[in-house]
Amino acid sequence: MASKLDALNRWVDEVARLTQPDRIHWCDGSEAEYQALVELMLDTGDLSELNPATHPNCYLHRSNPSDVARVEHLTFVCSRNADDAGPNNHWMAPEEAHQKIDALFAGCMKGRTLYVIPYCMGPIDSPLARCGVEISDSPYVVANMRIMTRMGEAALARIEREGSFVRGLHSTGDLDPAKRFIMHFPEELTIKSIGSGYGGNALLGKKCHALRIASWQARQEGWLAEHMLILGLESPQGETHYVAAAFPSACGKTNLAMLIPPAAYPGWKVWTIGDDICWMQPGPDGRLWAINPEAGFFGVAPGTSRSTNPNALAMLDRDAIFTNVAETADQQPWWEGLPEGKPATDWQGRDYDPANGPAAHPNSRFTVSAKQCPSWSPRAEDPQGVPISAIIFGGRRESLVPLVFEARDWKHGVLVGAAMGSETTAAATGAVGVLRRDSMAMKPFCGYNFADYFSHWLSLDKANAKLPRIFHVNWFRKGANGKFVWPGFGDNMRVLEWIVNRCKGGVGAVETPIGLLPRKEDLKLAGLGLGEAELELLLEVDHAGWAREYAGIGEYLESFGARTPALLQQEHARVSGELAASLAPSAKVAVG
Ligand SMILES: Nc1nc2c(ncn2[C@@H]2O[C@H](COP(=O)(O)OP(=O)(O)OP(=O)(O)O)[C@@H](O)[C@H]2O)c(=O)[nH]1
Ligand SMILES: O=C([O-])CC(=O)C(=O)O
Ligand SMILES: [Mn+2]
Repeated sequence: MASKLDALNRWVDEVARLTQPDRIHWCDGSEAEYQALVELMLDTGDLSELNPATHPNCYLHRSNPSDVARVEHLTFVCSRNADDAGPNNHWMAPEEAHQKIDALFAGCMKGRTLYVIPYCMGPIDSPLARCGVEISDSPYVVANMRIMTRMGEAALARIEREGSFVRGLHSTGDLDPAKRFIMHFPEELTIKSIGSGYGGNALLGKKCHALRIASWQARQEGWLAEHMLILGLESPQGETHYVAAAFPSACGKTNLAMLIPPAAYPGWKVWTIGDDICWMQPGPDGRLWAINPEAGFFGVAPGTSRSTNPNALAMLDRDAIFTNVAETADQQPWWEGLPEGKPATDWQGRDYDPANGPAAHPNSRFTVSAKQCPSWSPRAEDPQGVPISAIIFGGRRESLVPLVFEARDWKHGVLVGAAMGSETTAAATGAVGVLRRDSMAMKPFCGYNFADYFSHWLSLDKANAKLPRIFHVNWFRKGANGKFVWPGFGDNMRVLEWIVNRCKGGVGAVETPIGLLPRKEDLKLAGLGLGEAELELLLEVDHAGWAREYAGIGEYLESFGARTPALLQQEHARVSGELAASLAPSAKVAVG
């Protein structure tokens, strides 16, 4: 009898013929399988054991030093039509891409095991969840996929029921940057990745499937696949509002998702639903309902401490994999920003010497099951997801951009998201600290033309829709001394409270051309030690600076050509016009 797994079996055979592995292993996702993989990696040196007394079942992986981050210049969207990938993606024709990458896959698994990794993105019984199968020759990838997704038998059973799945083929190849590609074929629901073992390049369920391929599917099917955390904010009265927030890589998603409210907020609680990816769909009630497709966290280690993110630290003392962190003399994991302990060995395994740079790689990471997070929400397993009250955009902006503002309405909010700019970080290879446009924090992850993506966002604004309000935040404003003005981390609660109060209609706001800002009296600032001048800076709207910013945003929107939605252009013209009017000599006094 024909089985819905025939296509999967045929594909595995086909890949095996091309890559010529010594063995094929179908992953069941069991604990025994995980332990066997760990043993294997301890033998090969892919992992080393951390101190079992302080960190039971925790392991350190040191990657090849040339393979420590996502590689955007080697990441391609291979749609049939180049315009469908858009200027926001690198594009290659599908035939050429297949040919190029298949040549690298030929014979690449000789002497290795081919692992078949069935996985489900999202709660296993959720109608919003989607399945995929990754084929990889990396035991490190298998171990990480088991933590990051619902991997193994249950996923395979769902694939057998549904018949459809995203195909991901991965090999570490010879880890040669000159023979490295991450290619996406959205029309074929296929991903091919070779030459890297690093997270975003190799754990194909994450950025490749759950963002690049899923965003393409989401557009066709009327939903959203976004680079967003999801949290629930519960008041002392037991009322919970769910918020999704898009910040670029290494700009604070994991930290905000696990926030612990400061002492000024007795009885408040933040629940974590997700820290990186959010799939949202309009429900019958017109609201957007969201799930986290992932089951674990692949978080940035540096800067994570008991004072900045106690929830993260609490989940990292057992059952975790650390990649490219440093080690103390007694084999505990260490990174910059951790006040306890000191590094003996750096991320490359050398004796620590400050002359060699940071002890932990700036993009060193931990992988851990979400279940270990003390703030993990029971609603994270809800197959229907959670209803979203607010969407927050944000980036790293050392100047100009205020602490928080609200968009006037949905189309203004889409413009605010499209216009987002952020200074680059170590999460991708290349220069750090360079300001670039990163629409909705999706620049590296949108699997299709940004102009069509903006249209898709605008199209959600239907008659019966009850869409979330849209906000923009910036935790990274710097003062004249070069230091961050806003304390950030737990104190971001003060901004979240204002956002939820706005959603409830409980507080007013100050109207400006760029959006609605908090009145000082509506922000709970007691105990922060912020001076009046600092607060002024955080809430300042520099009209001339914003007029220049909007001129840049205009050029950016133009760069997508005729596909740019007219509605977005009109909205841009409206805000630019208001800024210009406010700068006219007669208006200057009124703006102040
Ligand atoms: N100053 C300041 N730094 C922050 C804040 N939140 C996070 N950070 C720092 O920013 C870095 C990245 O934070 P994460 O929360 O890991 O960022 P992320 O968006 O989850 O990053 P990816 O996992 O790469 O997508 C860490 O070094 C944090 O310590 C904040 O509110 N203020
Ligand atoms: O995808 C990765 O490799 C890690 C990550 O979360 C990001 O870079 O946003
Ligand atoms: Mn993160």
